[in-house]
Amino acid sequence: MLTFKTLSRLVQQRPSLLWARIPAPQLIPSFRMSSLEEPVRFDSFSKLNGTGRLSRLSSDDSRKRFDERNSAQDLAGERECSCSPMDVEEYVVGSVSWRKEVHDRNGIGSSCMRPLSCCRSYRLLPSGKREIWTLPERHYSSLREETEIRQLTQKLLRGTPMFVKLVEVGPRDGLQNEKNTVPTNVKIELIKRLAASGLQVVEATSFVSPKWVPQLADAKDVMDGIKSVAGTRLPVLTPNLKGFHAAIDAGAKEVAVFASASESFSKSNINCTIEESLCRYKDILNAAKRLCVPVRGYVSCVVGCPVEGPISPSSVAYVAKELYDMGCYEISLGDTIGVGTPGTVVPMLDAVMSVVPVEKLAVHFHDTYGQSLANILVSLQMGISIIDSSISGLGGCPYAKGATGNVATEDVVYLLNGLGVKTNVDLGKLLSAADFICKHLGRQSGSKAGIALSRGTRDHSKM
Ligand SMILES: CC(C)(COP(=O)([O-])OP(=O)([O-])OC[C@H]1O[C@@H](n2cnc3c(N)ncnc32)[C@H](O)[C@@H]1OP(=O)([O-])[O-])[C@@H](O)C(=O)NCCC(=O)NCCSC(=O)C[C@@](C)(O)CC(=O)[O-]
Repeated sequence: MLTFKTLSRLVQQRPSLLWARIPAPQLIPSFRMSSLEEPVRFDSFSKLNGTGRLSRLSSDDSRKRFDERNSAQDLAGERECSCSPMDVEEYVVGSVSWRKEVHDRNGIGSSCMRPLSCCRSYRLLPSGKREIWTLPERHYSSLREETEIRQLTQKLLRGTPMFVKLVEVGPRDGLQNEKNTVPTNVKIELIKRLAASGLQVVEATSFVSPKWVPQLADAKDVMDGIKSVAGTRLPVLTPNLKGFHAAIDAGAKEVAVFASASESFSKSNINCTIEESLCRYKDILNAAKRLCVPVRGYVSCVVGCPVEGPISPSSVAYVAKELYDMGCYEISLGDTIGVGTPGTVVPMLDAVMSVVPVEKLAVHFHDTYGQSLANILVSLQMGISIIDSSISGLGGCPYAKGATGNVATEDVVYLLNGLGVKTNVDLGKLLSAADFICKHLGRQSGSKAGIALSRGTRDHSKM
């Protein structure tokens, strides 16, 4: 019986077996991200063992299966086996059955191993020999029972929550960067449609300086227009006490403060240092406590800053903890310029989770490099159950040049539906809200799922 220990020893002798499919990190000597061209890689955080953190993320079981599969595929799948086996032995390693075949290659004995539950096919190599390809025997049906999907998700993505709270930021983060003024009545209608889709939280607007963000200068009127919306929380952004009082006067029941993990971004976004912003937010929190107003805290630039480049996870953890300790009920971690990949998001979350309870954390990904859904998936695996998103992927920060919109709410709902994770959001109603705002803005939706579903491919793909 070949044990996992034996396989591990093999891997220790040849570590390349384990990470054969993971490209070796290339060290980037110095970082400059103003061009937004390079993703921040976890190997740029010298003090972090990113690989170790990633392996901690996977459950022991799945890690073990991953190791088994990789080492075995390296032994079997990538060898050229051009002859029938002389000898066959079968083993069970963990939950996987393996078959060891001993071949005679040009008079030299060699062995290869493969999982038994694999479809086997061959590819003809230029040398005339055959290469074994193994494919796991799975049935990709989208018509599985919900419980079956749920069980599969739990098995493969252990830690994934049963329910995810979506925080829709389209009317605020989505619209704040629009060049042309969006009429107040359009904003109001959008908020109403989003609320009608079942979203629990829709961030409505910002009480910031109209000189800094002219698009949201109508915050008071927007709040007036959504007074009748019931059953949905409608928080607003407030950068200082002036904004807080204006928001409360306009009827806001919940506010959000927004700090940054990058000193430069703090300066360019709210015209003060990180410490100064934390002092301002303490004042807001104190005022909010007196009025029993819940306050959400944002940390932006949690992976990278357009000026400073990579931001260390410890800086993010520091600001997140400060906001949490001063009384923010939830901390949203924003990859403002969308440079994060799972390789950088995992160590960042790991650092923040060591100082703020995971159930109090939200993730807020911009999709500049198309990494949002991958980042959301690893965040779910790490136990995050609150996700910010923006209808049709609208958005961008006026003070983060080059950054595009947030991850599209439709794409997130589609992903979560596929994983059997509940959101209580009606995708059809969400699509109608998306259609409404996209028609108004005169542009196509930034949501891939939204575009596909609106084209009616749902029936064709039987999804
Ligand atoms: C913070 C300030 C006000 C400082 O701006 P400042 O110029 O330093 O402020 P000030 O105190 O010197 O005041 C200047 C003027 O603004 C007025 N003012 C002052 N405060 C307010 C207020 N609350 N509401 C309305 N007016 C205000 C104030 O009354 C004065 O008016 P004036 O006398 O010149 O006529 C400014 O920098 C600002 O408004 N910044 C907000 C910028 C913003 O909204 N950026 C986008 C947020 S998105 C984000 O941060 C990221 C996030 C949250 O989405 C997460 C992610 O994506 O990662």
